[in-house]
Amino acid sequence: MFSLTNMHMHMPPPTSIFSAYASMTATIMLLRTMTNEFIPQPIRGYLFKAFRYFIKPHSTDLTLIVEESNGIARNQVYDAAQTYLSTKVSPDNERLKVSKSSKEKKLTIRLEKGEKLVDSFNGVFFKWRFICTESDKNSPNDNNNNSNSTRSEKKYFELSFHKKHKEMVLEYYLPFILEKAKEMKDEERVLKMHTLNTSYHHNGKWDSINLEHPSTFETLAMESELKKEVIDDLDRFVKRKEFYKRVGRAWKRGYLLYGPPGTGKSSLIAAMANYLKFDIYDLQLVNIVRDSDLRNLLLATANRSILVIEDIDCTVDLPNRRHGDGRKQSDVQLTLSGLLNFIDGLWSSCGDERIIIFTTNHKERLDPALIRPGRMDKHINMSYCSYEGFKVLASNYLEISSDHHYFGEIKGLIENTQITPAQVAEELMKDDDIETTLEGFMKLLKRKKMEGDVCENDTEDNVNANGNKSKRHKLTLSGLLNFIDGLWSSCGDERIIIFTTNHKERLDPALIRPGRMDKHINMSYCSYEGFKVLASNYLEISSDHHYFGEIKGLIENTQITPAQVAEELMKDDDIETTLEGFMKLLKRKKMEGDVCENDTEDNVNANGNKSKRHKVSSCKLKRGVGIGNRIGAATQRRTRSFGR
Ligand SMILES: Nc1ncnc2c1ncn2[C@@H]1O[C@H](COP(=O)(O)OP(=O)(O)OP(=O)(O)O)[C@@H](O)[C@H]1O
Repeated sequence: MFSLTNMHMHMPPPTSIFSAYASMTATIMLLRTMTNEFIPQPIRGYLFKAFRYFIKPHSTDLTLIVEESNGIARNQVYDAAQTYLSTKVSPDNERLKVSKSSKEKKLTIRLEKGEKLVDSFNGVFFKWRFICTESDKNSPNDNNNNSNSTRSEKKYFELSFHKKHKEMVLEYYLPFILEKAKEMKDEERVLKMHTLNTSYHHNGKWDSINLEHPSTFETLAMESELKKEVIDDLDRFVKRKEFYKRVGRAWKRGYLLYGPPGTGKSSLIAAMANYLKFDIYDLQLVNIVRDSDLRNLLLATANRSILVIEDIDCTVDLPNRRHGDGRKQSDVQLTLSGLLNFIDGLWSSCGDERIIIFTTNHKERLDPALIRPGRMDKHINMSYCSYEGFKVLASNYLEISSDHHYFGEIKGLIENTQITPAQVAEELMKDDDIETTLEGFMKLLKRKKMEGDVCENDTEDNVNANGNKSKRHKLTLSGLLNFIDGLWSSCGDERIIIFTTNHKERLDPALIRPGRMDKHINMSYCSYEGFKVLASNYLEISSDHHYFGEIKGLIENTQITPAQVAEELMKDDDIETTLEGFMKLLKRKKMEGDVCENDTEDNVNANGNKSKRHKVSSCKLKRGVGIGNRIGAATQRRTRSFGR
């Protein structure tokens, strides 16, 4: 048995313990003095560190520090981790930050400082911790040692895991987070449409607005093969960063979309932007005067964007390099070669992932230099609606996902008719009832077939007074159309646009095609019914009047406008007198055969040439220079100078 008595028997006496302790302390003191004397300070520090390393218990974990910035630039891993981890918050988290800016679609959730979470990847668990430390930083200008200090925040993530996973984290986990965060950002990304603000004197700037065009590849009526080809081409393009670098080419791709109006060129551009999540820059060349302005604008475009030049054949009068057009080169400040040089050179070498799209209704009119491969790499023919295209539209507009008993007949009809998707879409919107709509559509197809309506958009160039083709205008029809179809309608909802004209027959068909002017309303002369409404408004005659029978007979044979009727009904306070005066006017008009005070016959001018100008009518005077006149003027200019 072990006992206290035994212990006492074996214990050394206290005097020996004290003497042993004293000699050990003296030895340590001696060693320390010797070390300090003979070993220099840096070597001593190193030896201590090594000693500590050997005696410290070894951790199996590795911690990576992911700081917010690496000096000047932001750390992409940090940003990606922040985005990625916002989807990994767990019920264990106690404090989170939530925010939303006007541009964001959803709420953003972030970790608050000190919060931790666990993520798993390939069956391995990773611990994340968000750290934010604040420190006082003295201002560099503070020479007087004042307490002029700014508070600075240092934010970083700590990522801890078992050391054996180091390679996997660096090679797979972090790249996965970068990729995932990019996808998430793309999804949330609000696309922008940039357009020229020309209010700056001769020096346009980009203005941007949210692009909310609903067109996607699913909603596009296009041959599925062509659709797939375009999608594959885009996919290949965005994945080929290394390829473009290797072959020494700028990472850009050019597309030429050509085809008649209403075949979906603008819709395809919007679908491409939505698919790639690229912003659109809508470059209206008519608004640019000099090459230098063009250069500045192109340099101000961002990466991952689509530069669009619509109606390249008619938006600008670039001197033709092949034939020359009689003008001195010095007269023209914006040149085709300038455009081409910027696109090929400066612009594409200053950025990545650029797409440029030209659209035209007349590919054959383009300078081959403009559309040669390398510039316009892919030419896409947007053509008339096929049966396949019709089925996409029937599914979009009528929600017919399978077959319909009319489809067989429609197939036969549509394959022999040149009808644009815009016309088909318009027809499919006409009624809520599917049967009625399809019957109406078949009637239209039959009518078109009978009429041999090849194309509603006659596109001959017109020749101006000097016999020269002229295309350069400040306000162009194509500019107007592009604006209406593009920017204006894709950046807002529930918009109605109304054009008015006295001469529908003079309008360019491109302007009033379905999809643009969906409903054409003929405001005609005053009928008897119209007269009764005016009589009620102006004379307060709600029921019949004994003169009404005679007026009915007269008005139905006279071309009198509601404005003229109203004018007449205001002439006297006495109803009888007024109506008698009105009947006299009707009789006079009938006798004179006064068809209309806005005579629309072509007049012959002093030179014996036909002129489309008319005497200024009262109605035009009243209207002044409002939007109707501007549209009329734009249209007239366009029909004179170029067509689509
Ligand atoms: N291929 C298509 N698929 C789906 N919808 C289409 C297609 N083509 C035209 N549309 C419909 O017609 C409207 C006009 O089409 P879009 O503006 O894309 O034609 P466009 O070829 O660009 O015409 P333009 O040459 O006159 O500018 C669109 O808003 C869309 O609703």
